[in-house]
Order: sequence, then structure tokens, then C-alpha cells
Amino acid sequence: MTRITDIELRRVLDSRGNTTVEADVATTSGGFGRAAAPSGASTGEHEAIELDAADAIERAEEAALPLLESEVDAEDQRAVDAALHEADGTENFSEIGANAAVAISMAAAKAGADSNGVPLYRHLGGTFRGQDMPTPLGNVIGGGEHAAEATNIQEFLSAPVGAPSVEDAVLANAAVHDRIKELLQAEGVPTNKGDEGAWAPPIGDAKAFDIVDEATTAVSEELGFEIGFGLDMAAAELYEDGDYVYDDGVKSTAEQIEYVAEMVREYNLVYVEDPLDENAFEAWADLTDEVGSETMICGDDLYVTNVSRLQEGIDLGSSNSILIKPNQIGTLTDAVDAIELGAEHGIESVVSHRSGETEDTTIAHVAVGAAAPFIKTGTVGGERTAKLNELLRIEGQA
Ligand SMILES: O=C(O)[C@@H](CO)OP(=O)(O)O
Ligand SMILES: [Mg+2]
Repeated sequence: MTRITDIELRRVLDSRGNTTVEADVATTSGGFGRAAAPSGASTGEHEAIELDAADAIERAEEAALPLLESEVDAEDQRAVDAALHEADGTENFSEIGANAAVAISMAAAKAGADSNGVPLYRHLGGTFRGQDMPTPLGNVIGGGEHAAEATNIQEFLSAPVGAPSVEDAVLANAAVHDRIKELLQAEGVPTNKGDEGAWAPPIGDAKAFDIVDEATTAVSEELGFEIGFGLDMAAAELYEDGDYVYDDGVKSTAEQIEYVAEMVREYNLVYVEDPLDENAFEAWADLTDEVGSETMICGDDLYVTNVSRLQEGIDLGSSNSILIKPNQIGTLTDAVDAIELGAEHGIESVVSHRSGETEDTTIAHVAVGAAAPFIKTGTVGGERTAKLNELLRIEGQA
């Protein structure tokens, strides 16, 4: 039996120094799981609701714990997550908070895995999982909502798509990060860092494209496998009154599509996340028509890990990829359902961290357990390397 006996909730700090919710889950068979909720800065308008951590804890203790303690088996993830939905009673976890819900959901999964004596990725994905490892996308230059006085585009991502192993890929991203520092210093540009550990230099987007191109090309030649690069444009943050507003000018939707397509071709971009506003499903479909056979067009704020929004994107042909953030939707069940709906329709999943993170490693296991082809979890910094190092352990053990 893996019945949940006890759940403890507490406030802990995230990487931005804000409080977040951590959950401990214990089971009758002595299983234990601990997990903490991450937190976004460039959050999607349709995301599940994050409450103040103290309020979320108080409300979850009152409404959710009685439905879980002594009631549900930790290994039955769907039952755990159904109880969280029942306790909350809303569409978006605005009663108990998606931060409380996701912390409990992930901690219960870990307690279920521990009770059964299996690694979390195998508990989530089954015995054949662990052979196909995700390619890590590593943020190496960024700005937007993650750093002031830096690029307009939120993330420039190293994408070691030709790496023979996760180990090679993780080291490649770190090498690209390091090379960029050298290139910036050589030009006398200050090497500040943003929330995710990427360099946040005071340069324009055009300059960042050239520096990332130079760094990925150089490291790729040294290591002998393909390292492309990609973007998270977080375009909803640039969108004002129907236009995309950059420091050096304003673009209409048609111009934004043209700009993205041009950058895809000029720099052989392998990945473009949130190139358009979070409600512009049809403009997304136009862009995907134009460059979807050459690159991944990934919906983050567009889908918010929500199967109904993903279904709309599938129906319209809005993208060929989806970002998966468990805290955007509130439970692991909902996140895995989105991965599986995508997979049925040829939509590739990228399991992702948030800009505010903790040392929690659950997303590394979700990516392996759901056989997601990509994971986006930064390049350097303890809360980022926690996930990358866990991937290295999984690769070593699988
Ligand atoms: O936009 C994103 O993809 C994320 C993570 O990189 O940022 P945030 O957590 O701030 O939404
Ligand atoms: Mg994003």
C-alpha cells in the first residue's frame, strides 16, 4: 500500500528570493517525496493562478489535505491530481493556488516512486523509459522580462541537436555560455546575468544573433557535432495594441512573421518559441505554414500546457511544438496529458523550467518519463544545474 499518510507544506525561497510552496508527502509504506513549485516572470495570461505562498498553503491545508491524507494512494497519480482539482473546484486553481497544487502533485509522484523503489522517470513513464533522453536547450543570452537593459528577445538558446549524449549536450551548452562571455568581454560589453543565468548584456537583438551564431559555430567545430540555436521571443510581452514593439521600431503582425521567417533562414534557427502573441492562433498558423518544415515553432504562452488550447492549435495548425510547464496547469496529470495529446498529432514537447526556480529536479524526470524530445532548463546556476545534473545521473543509470 502506498496510501498518503501525511502532507506537510512550507514556504521556501526560489532563485529570485521570492517565497514559494514546498510539499513533503509521506506514505504508509515509508515512501517519501519532496517538491517545490517554480514561478514565472513572463507568465501567460491563461496560466493557472499562483497565489501568495502563505495563502496557498493555508487554503490547500484546509481544502486539499483532507481529500488526500489517508484517502489516496501516492502511486495513483491521476487520483492524487483529481483530488487536487476537486479540492480547488475552479478551472485555474485560483482557490488553492497552482503553486500549492503542483508542489503536492510532484511530491506525491516522488513518494509513489519511492514507495515502489523505482526512479521517478520510470514511475511516471514505465519500464522502457530512459533510453531516449531529451536534448537540453540552454539559455545563453537573454533579456525581456528576465533582465533590464538587455535584449528585447527574452532568450537566445543553445541547441546541441547533434550531441551524441545528454552529457555531451550539457557540456556543449556550458561551453557556448562560456564562449559568449569571452566574446562579450573582448568587445568590452559588461557581462551581467539575467534571472536564468544567461548573459544579459546591454546589446541589441541583432548583435546578440551574431554573437550566439559565432559561439555556437565555434563550439560546434571544436566538439564535432551540430549545435544550432533557437529563441524564446516571449512575443506576448512585446505586443501592444496590435503591434510588436521593439527598442528600434514597431512591427505589424505581418512584419513580425516576415522577421521571424528571415531570422530562421539567416541563422538556421532550429527552434522558435512564442514568436507571436498568446492569442494569435491564426497568425501562428501562417508562420508555421511558412517555416514549420524548417524549424520548431513552439507554443508556451499560447498553450499554457492546457489541452483545450493545444487542441485549438492542432485544429488550426498553429505550431509543431508545445512547451510543457507543470506549474502552468497545476498538476502532473494535466502536463502529461498535454504531452500525449501533442504526441498523437506530431507535436513535439519541450519540458521547461520557469525563470524563478528551486533545486527541485522533477522536470528532468518528467521529460525522460514522457519521452519528450527536448528540455529547456537553463545552462548554469545551481537551480538550473540541479536539473541538468539529474539528467546526467539518469543517463548514467538508465
Ligand atoms: O518564458 C519562458 O519560457 C519561461 C522560462 O524560460 O520564463 P518564465 O518562467 O518567466 O515564464
Ligand atoms: Mg517562454
